[in-house]
Amino acid sequence: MVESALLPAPELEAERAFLAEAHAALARMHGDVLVREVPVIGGEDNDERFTNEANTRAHQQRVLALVDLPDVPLFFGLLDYEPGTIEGIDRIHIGRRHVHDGSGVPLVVDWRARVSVPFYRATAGDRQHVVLRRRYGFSDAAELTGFEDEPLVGAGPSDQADAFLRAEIERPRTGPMRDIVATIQPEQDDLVRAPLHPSVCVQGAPGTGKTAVGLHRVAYLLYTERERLSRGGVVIVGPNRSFLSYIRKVLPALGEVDVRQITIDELITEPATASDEPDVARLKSDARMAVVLRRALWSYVGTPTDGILYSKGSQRFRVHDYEVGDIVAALRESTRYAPGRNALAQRIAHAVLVLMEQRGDSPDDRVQNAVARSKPVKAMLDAVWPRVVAEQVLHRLFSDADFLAQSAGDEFTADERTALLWCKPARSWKSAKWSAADTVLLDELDDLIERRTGSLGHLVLDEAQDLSAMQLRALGRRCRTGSVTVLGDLAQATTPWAAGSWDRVLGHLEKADAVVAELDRGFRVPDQIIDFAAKLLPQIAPTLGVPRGVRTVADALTIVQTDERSFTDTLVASCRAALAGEGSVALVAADDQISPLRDALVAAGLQPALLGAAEDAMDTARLVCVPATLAKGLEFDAVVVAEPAQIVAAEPRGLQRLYVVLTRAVSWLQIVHAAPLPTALNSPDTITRSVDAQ
Ligand SMILES: Nc1ncnc2c1ncn2[C@@H]1O[C@H](COP(=O)(O)OP(=O)(O)OP(=O)(O)O)[C@@H](O)[C@H]1O
Repeated sequence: MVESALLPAPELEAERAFLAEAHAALARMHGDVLVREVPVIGGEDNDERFTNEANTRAHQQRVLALVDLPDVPLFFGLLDYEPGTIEGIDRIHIGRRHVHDGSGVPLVVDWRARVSVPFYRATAGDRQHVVLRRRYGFSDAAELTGFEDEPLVGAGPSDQADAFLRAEIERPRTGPMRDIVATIQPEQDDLVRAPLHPSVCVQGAPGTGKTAVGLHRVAYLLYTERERLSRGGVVIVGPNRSFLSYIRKVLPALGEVDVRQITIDELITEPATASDEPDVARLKSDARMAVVLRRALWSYVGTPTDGILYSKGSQRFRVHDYEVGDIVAALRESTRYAPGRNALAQRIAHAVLVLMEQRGDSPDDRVQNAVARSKPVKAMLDAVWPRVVAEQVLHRLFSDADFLAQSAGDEFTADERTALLWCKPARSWKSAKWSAADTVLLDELDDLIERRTGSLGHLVLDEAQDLSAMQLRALGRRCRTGSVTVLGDLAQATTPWAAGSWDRVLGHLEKADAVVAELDRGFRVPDQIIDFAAKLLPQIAPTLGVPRGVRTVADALTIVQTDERSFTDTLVASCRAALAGEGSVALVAADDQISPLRDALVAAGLQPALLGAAEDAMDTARLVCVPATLAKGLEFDAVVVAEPAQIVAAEPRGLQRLYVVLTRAVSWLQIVHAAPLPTALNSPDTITRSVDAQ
């Protein structure tokens, strides 16, 4: 970035004056909306109440969307177009949202508008009518400090964009994730601006910008399809609350304040009241469970052994058992459980009405309803198609070995069925306790009993590689007619129940028509660190290619070997060294090691926060202690990793976990170990530098 001292002062002053004008205009827009009266329709019926509530909500959102955030610059770029390209305007400032003056003339154009696209796409070879691109630099307090011009006319290839990108990536981090709107790369822009349908699935190595792309895509879709999406809403599902806290400010900075960001547990499940061993959780998360649940539920429907005798006055009408049997068989094939039960009552009643008509009566709908609700029909329903709730079916399945065997058929082996059975079943389904995996099964049963209505407009699944088949089915059900953005990295799949391939993931979501794309430029992690972490890939994801870095950083990776006695002191020294630089610092260790290590840091006079204990730990402290299982999706300028072997040993997919942990650093990674490194990392050619005990 050209500093202000080097710039022609009048031009910088003019830009600053323009920025002030834009701020004033935004304040006026905000004020106008604030005082605008929300129309209220008189009357108290549901429609009117709904409309009034919707209007109030829309008004509140508009007010929020126009708040001028103090640390978010109002614009970040400028394009000079060839005269006449856009009617009446040759120059546009591009920003996070639209700002116009009192007479409606645009001062800042939204980055999502069509005319902003060349900011991301134009090159000297393909100018797209642009003659000059300007990029601005701002201080942390959003003060305009300088700008840099890139003429596209008569220019050769420029590396200015790369320098700007690098500066942006390496700008020290404080607190939550920030947007990348000033530097979205062309391959990312393709995904951000892809249409709402079909769904999109992005495989990408660590730090390729998947989360950033997903969030900017949501902002883009809300811009282009706001009305369509406002009906069903947009939801972002992330792996845990710490991650959601980390990403929470990106969309509001882009002017989008009405997107729910939640974990899968919050979206799908009742709070779990029990837990499963990993092997059992894996079985319960398997797609075979869908088949078993379907069989279990429908086994409640039986074959009638008697017909129905309906009396009206002195007349008797008989519907034979085989006739009821035919109705039951047809309904089983075509309905869900609860509506099927209602339909059975109606069809039996209809058969009675036919008999009445044959005897010369002319019964109407009221008679049909009376028959459907009559005692003999109710008795038939209770015998042949009883009312059931999901909990009742699942309780029986996990308590009754015969019922499980009969429902499982060939789907599960005898050993697997034994594992699924509860050791101490609750007396009744009402007192049963449910694990997180159980609640997903209950969700499936609920939908088999009665179709879930409504569909989200758009659903973003981040870290989707970790989701199970049954979770994906539950998510797909919530977005039947909407579209999905699936983001993930198969090499970072750490759950034992991970679905495996993107084809499978999309199949479970019922979005098999999704476009699958790959991002392979790693923006976060310097080359040396990517190359080091990628040594694990042949073991954890042999089919994936090695990601490409976009930068090398001097001394990015250090491996410090020490002994048990001086291990803690060495770690403290590493954290101190990391804190000597700028930006955020993390100490990452196996979950059961992190608290004692944090105590050691506190005893040494450092002031770390513990991630997980407080959701906003990353906002409040420069040094954060991160349990390895919470590291996914996060990043820090400097990272100290304690004892990789323990991270690996802590769980079945420990190598995948280590891969995640090793790829969190933007500029500096130090690995401190007393135990040998995992074999793949330990080969002589992989270690760039080794330092003996300090
Ligand atoms: N175009 C870009 N301009 C500037 N920074 C970028 C760009 N793309 C990605 N980054 C930065 O790279 C980092 C990684 O991005 P992000 O977290 O979206 O990656 P990811 O692929 O989701 O990573 P992971 O798989 O580790 O979760 C972030 O700091 C992000 O801001």
